[in-house]
Amino acid sequence: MDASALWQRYQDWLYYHEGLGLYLDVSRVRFDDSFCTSMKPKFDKAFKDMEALEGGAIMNPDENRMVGHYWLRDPEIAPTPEIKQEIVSTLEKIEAFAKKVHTSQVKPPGAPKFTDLLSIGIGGSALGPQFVAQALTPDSPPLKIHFIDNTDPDGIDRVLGELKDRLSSTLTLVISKSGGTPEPSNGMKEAKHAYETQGLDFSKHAIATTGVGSKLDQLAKSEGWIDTFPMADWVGGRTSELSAVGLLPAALQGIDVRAMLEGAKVMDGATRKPDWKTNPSALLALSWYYVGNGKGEKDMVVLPYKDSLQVFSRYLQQLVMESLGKEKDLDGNVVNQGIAVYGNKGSTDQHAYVQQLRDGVPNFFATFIEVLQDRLGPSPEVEPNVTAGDYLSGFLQGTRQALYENQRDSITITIPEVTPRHVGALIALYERAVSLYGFLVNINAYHQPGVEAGKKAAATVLNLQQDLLKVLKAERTALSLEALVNKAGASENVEQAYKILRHLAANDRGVVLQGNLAQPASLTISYRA
Ligand SMILES: O=P(O)(O)OC[C@H]1O[C@H](O)[C@H](O)[C@@H](O)[C@@H]1O
Repeated sequence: MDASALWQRYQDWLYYHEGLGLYLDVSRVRFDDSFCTSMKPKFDKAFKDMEALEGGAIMNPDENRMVGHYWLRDPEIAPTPEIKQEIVSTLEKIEAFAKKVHTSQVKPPGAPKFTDLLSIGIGGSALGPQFVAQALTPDSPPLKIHFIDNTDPDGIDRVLGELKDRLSSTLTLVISKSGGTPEPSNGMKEAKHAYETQGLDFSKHAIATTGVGSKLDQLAKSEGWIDTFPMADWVGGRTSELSAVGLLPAALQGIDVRAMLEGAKVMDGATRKPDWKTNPSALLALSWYYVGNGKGEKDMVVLPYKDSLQVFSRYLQQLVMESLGKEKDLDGNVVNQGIAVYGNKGSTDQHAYVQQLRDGVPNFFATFIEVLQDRLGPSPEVEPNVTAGDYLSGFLQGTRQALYENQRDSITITIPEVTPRHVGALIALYERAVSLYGFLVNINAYHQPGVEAGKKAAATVLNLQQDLLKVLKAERTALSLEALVNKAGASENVEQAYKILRHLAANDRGVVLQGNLAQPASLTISYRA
């Protein structure tokens, strides 16, 4: 296509939302009119399905749940007065609580006010708060946020080490919808231990966001934590940023949560339209379908050209991959659906892997996120008439063009600035694109059976560890690996057993391995208390 035809295509397909000042450009995705026409029946059905979803139908059949994240920013459309009330009162409670913390009406026993916030959660209970914190935390937040999002002891030490001198004024927020996920539970126990080591009462520093009646909810109530905030059954983890999961930490950091909700509501208004040409989420879903042939054949590379949006790529990774990555469709056929997502930020990544994007295996499409405002206030010139922001803008355009010249498709989203309103809008834009795409390819985008399989397997490993330790502690002499696994009734799991023992030995847990480490089967194992 020559330059003038491309310019025409750009204008023909450009979506602009006036209220948000948001542009979506899909002109560099090479679908044609006949493809669009062929997709119409699928979209008509997807729009109907969306209507049912927003109306409160059970759209997560495996878990027998409604899918209600769209109600969070517009409680008026909630399917029952009880749900509407739940949304309204939770938001009010969050705002009132944040105010009390900011004005020291809620304060730690041994310090005049809370200065830091330690957020403990994983997956959907971490990525949204991390994304929003990086994008929107003001320069001098009322509380400085820190995250424990793993069960890595060394990682936990780093975070707790940073907080060591301010633990007495640190508020800890444990976020877990199920209230039983091992990683946040371990993080909470380690944090509690750190408080107790300093003679501090953890319960007077702790709050929780969790499902009502969950294990965590019961613990928080029985230990008399400062407060608990509910997470509804009808909100999935990866779509929970605009529930208490994301709003509470945001409010505590002094971020305007009403503006986030408003941005999402405005975007919902635009993406609810049952016409794909004027609906930005539908344009995204259409483009994803086209590039990946409806089978996720191309990966989505997300490149925000703005440091504060760096976590957006990881946030989208969970939203898209956990939602769309499914073995079976809704009719039970094996389809192995999904779209792989990765990315970091531009222009940084141009000096890392963009070489392959331009010249290597063409198994991706790019999504550029552009922010028009470089910074608040004027910029110095790095060369005559050129600022650092001009470079960033030029690099984005240049990469988009270079990719297109080599038949690599790209989408560009442009927002005027990174504000709570725009972050809310971006979240809503992608949430609905994922919903629509899920309907287009006929999968349940709201469950995650594969994750459960991994969790079950991990539980088996930990049980085996207990069995091995029991045998070793009862034995007086060293055992061969084979004898040990036989005694533990785990002869089928010798490799797992070996790896457990190697890990215990490396951490001074009493297990001693002797023999040739290069030949695991030759090892003898003993236990020293
Ligand atoms: O909030 P939680 O119940 O602790 O869950 C945290 C995360 O873990 C799970 O394994 C799921 O795959 C995620 O969707 C979820 O967000």
